[in-house]
Amino acid sequence: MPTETTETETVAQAQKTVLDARDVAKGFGDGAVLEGIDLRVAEGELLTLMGPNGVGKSVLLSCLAGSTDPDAGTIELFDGLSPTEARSETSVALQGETIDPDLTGRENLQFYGDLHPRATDDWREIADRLELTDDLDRPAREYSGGMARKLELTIALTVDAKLYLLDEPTAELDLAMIQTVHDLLLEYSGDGKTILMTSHAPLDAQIADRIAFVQQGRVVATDRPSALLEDLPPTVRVRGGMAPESAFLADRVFQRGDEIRGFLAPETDLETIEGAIDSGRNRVTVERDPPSYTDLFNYYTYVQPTRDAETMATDTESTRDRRDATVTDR
Ligand SMILES: Nc1ncnc2c1ncn2[C@@H]1O[C@H](COP(=O)(O)OP(=O)(O)OP(=O)(O)O)[C@@H](O)[C@H]1O
Repeated sequence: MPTETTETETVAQAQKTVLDARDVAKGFGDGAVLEGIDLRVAEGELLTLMGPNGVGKSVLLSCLAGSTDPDAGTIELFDGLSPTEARSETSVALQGETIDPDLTGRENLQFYGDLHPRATDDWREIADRLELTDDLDRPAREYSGGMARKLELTIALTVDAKLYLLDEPTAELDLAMIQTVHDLLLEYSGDGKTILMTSHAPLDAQIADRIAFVQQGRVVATDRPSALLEDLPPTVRVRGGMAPESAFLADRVFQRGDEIRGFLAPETDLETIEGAIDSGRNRVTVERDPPSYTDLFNYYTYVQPTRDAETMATDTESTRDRRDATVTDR
């Protein structure tokens, strides 16, 4: 079915394509992880691949980096190169797969510096900005999760590549360090570098030119963050009372501090939700609230899949009803 082309997609089409993945599938044993991934990244774009734990973001990145072979589908980088052929123009940070724990941080940097044809001396500055310099002479096995992420990122960003594939570069980092990593990535992006990173942290949405949500083995939505936010069903905030899940879209509510958030179902309104709340003596407020990136993440992770499953169940039921009616008519 032809889909409407958004403004962003039109702009992306006008730019050179750096990464083009079509119908990529990958499974392990009997379990399918990726079931038909379509993804295009334009030159100079910072695209964030988002999705919940275990959805297959790292597996996809591994396929795009040429470290894992997909079971089906095609991946083209730059002008028709396979991921393996494009290695000299690509820099990759795959979580837990890069660092040799028996080497110090510095030795790891030297090892990868010798390995990649486009390695530079920028590692000193990057390690400094990531506050890793003082730990560079410790064995990497002693590193905390956050320190390991910083070393992987330093190794990847030291390379003067055209395309960076970064697996959760902000995972396990504190807020100040996430800001530093965002600044670094925006600088690279500003210099025309193409970045594809994975994340399940809504905070990372704010630096993305586009976000692609992965769910049930496919990319289910891709657009600018602002466009995705605009397309969300109305977001509702409840304060002062327990709202029943059934009052919201897909029967899902999300607790945030002392408030409950959910999405307005088409057949309901704020008054109906208010009427369904057992408020006791509390003053209850039910109001629409501008969506946040956390709302966006919750929608594509928890609400949309339930809606899709409900639509599929309804379609199956009506097909069965039609078939039964046809049998009765005979
Ligand atoms: N080598 C492997 N053998 C078997 N299963 C694997 C292998 N690698 C990944 N998987 C499975 O593939 C699925 C997707 O894993 P993946 O690491 O890509 O998820 P993710 O989206 O990156 O999750 P997270 O956000 O937690 O990092 C998981 O169920 C995982 O157990």
